[in-house]
Amino acid sequence: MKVAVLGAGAIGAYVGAALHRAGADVHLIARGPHLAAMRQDGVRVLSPRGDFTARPHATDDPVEVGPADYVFLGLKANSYAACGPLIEPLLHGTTAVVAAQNGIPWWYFHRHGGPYDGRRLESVDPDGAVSAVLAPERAVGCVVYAATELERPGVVRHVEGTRFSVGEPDRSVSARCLALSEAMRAGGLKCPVEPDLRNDIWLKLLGNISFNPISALVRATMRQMCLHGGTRRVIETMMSETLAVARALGCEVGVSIERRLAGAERVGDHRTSTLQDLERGKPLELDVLLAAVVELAEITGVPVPTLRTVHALSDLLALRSAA
Ligand SMILES: NC(=O)C1=CN([C@@H]2O[C@H](COP(=O)(O)OP(=O)(O)OC[C@H]3O[C@@H](n4cnc5c(N)ncnc54)[C@H](OP(=O)(O)O)[C@@H]3O)[C@@H](O)[C@H]2O)C=CC1
Ligand SMILES: CC(C)(CO)C(=O)C(=O)O
Repeated sequence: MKVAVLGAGAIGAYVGAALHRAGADVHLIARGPHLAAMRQDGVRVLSPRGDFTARPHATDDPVEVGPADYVFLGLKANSYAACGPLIEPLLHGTTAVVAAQNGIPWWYFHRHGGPYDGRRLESVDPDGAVSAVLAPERAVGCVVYAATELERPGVVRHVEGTRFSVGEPDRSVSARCLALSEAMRAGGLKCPVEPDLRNDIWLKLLGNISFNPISALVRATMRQMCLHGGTRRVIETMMSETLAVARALGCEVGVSIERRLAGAERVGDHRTSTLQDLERGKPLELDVLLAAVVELAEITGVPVPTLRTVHALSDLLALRSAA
């Protein structure tokens, strides 16, 4: 199996290293000092499950890699629309694209069925710019429950979790999902094939839609946001509005808000990825988390006053931090 990891950062390099050590033909596409370190010393993974080093091919030139069976997309979601020249050389007729992004993916309504089938979300696929370069037919859905960070160039710290749930937009259990799952499991990861992956998308999103923007607005850790009565109530309300949108779209999240908050509190004094991006002056990946659900609320007619308020505040924050 040939796998190209486009954007082999914290999550991409981790997946690439795991697949490579199980024998897959892996090619990492990255840039800058991180690429230089991976070229020289491979990917060093530091993990509570055991440290290891893998030495897959690493490059900044997708043409050098050529067409692959799978492209694992480890770019931030706000770079998808511009990734055409990077991904084009990696595609053959049946290449599957597996995106690590949190939030609502560009393919969400592809083969969804029902009244919303085929609908495009402006917040995640503005003017169709993302689906123009990432054809929804290629998409294999993926919900990443693992957490990793780039500790320094070439060195990935695996914080917790090994689950990468995958699934087809049309809910079938396809050969391409099963083959990917087998390769991921051989690399020591969990990779269930979920017919109802959209339920997983909402489950993961409950945390990201609330903790991520609030953490950036108030510059607080997960534990601090849970322990402060005010932010805890805002987060509970955001989660409950999000659940209402999910239900309006026929999805069920089998975890209560209380359990979701207890899990988040256990993560402790972790700075969310959005807060880390803000502190590093990087673009904030909030459209696929918050703007997308506000748009879905409009489509389904679900009232989401708190999501709208936090969206307004964090949208200005994102604009100001990009300026
Ligand atoms: N890390 C995690 O625990 C989780 C991440 N995710 C999702 O996974 C995605 C990736 O996140 P994460 O791995 O943390 O982010 P990173 O920033 O660590 O990884 C993205 C990588 O892509 C590289 N990149 C960007 N543009 C190019 C380019 N033109 N050519 C080559 N390389 C490029 C970046 O390089 P540079 O740094 O130079 O920009 C970086 O190394 C996000 O959508 C995130 O939401 C989901 C769940 C968990
Ligand atoms: C820690 C967590 C779960 C916060 O929602 C996360 O996924 C992130 O930092 O992006």
